[in-house]
Amino acid sequence: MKPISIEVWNPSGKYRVVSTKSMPGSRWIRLLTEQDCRVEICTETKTILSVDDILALIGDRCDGVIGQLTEDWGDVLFSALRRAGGTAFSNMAVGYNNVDVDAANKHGIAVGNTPGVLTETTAELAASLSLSAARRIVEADQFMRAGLYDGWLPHLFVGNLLKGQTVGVIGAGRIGSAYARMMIEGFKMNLIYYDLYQATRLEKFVTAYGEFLKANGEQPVTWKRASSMQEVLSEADVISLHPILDKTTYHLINKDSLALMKKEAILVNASRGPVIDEAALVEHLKANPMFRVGLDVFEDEPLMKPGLAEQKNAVVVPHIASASKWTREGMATLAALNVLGKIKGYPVWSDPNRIEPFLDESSPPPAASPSIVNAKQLGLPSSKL
Ligand SMILES: NC(=O)C1=CN([C@@H]2O[C@H](COP(=O)(O)OP(=O)(O)OC[C@H]3O[C@@H](n4cnc5c(N)ncnc54)[C@H](O)[C@@H]3O)[C@@H](O)[C@H]2O)C=CC1
Ligand SMILES: O=C(O)C(=O)CO
Repeated sequence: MKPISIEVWNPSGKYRVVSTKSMPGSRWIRLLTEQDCRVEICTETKTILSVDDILALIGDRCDGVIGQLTEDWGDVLFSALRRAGGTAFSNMAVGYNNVDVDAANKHGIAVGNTPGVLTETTAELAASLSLSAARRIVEADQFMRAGLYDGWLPHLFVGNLLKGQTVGVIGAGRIGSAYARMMIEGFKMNLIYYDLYQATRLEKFVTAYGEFLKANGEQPVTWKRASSMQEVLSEADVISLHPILDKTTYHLINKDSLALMKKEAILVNASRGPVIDEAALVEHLKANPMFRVGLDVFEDEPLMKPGLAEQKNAVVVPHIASASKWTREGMATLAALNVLGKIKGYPVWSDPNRIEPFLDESSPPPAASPSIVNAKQLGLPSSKL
């Protein structure tokens, strides 16, 4: 196996923890080295590591690995990690569709993720894409830079007004709910959402905000929980996708579902690329020039389906929804603490929706793993803190 380049922190540490990528901030490194970990960070320049690259990083002895959503964590890697004496893996991401959790269970490896710390940052990017698509910001920017602006015109880059329109959210979990609140409070949009579960806190927020507006003599905002995704698609003016990616959400948006949407609707995706059948989307964008889309994620990432890049009615950004400094440093911290907690035999934090104590830099983090998705399957104890 060819050697792979690494940077080492605290070479004499007892536990060997590997990070497949350099991650923002230094707190995560400090938290590990202070607890007797030797931290090895892969410094290879290529963006996506192969399974063979990661096998080389795991080597003969490794206690835990912090990995990335671009990596294929299945039976090959989890069995190698187990053979190397490891018991802990954490994605530096909240989504873990790149991880075969059954394989991890089989080898007794804890799988961590990083919920919460990226909720607002990701929702803000979805809101940015919604606005960029509605007001044609990217097209207008390109027009200016091309020197084409020769004076104000009544028809120049006319887009959509959001106020009073309906925002549709598919997957009203942490990020979907945060996005909905931004669009409702910011632009006084009405809400329609579809989720397998009732978003009670979100409903209460919209009701209370509607009452506040009414008391101030303004049109109140409203909410509706749709009984099918189709209802959201046909009623909403702006639709944002925020479900997890699994078998039930693969190609949730396809030729048939696109046909249900309004001709001038806006579709935003900051969840996972395969939630949309991207080839069908390209055809829909070509046939419906007033339909607009804002995409952070792509079906064959890092590639775009042929034809997408040429569509003026598409705003595309490279999977940057969680890319704020605070969030990325926090994700690194949570991922490191997931691995550390398992190595040290700490319990698992009882509420992965309440991870703030791990992010407070003024005090040491709780002695727990912030979020282990297979804690129950592995029978790991839950923190009483
Ligand atoms: N673009 C990016 O950089 C980022 C993308 N993400 C993606 O966003 C996803 C959601 O993250 P969170 O909101 O923190 O997760 P969450 O678990 O709080 O929310 C997911 C929601 O999707 C719902 N859901 C599941 N299956 C569904 C279905 N078939 N139809 C409708 N709703 C369904 C769940 O009930 C849940 O409410 C992550 O799994 C990840 O893939 C997350 C962060 C950043
Ligand atoms: O956390 C995730 O799931 C991402 O996509 C990157 O933030």
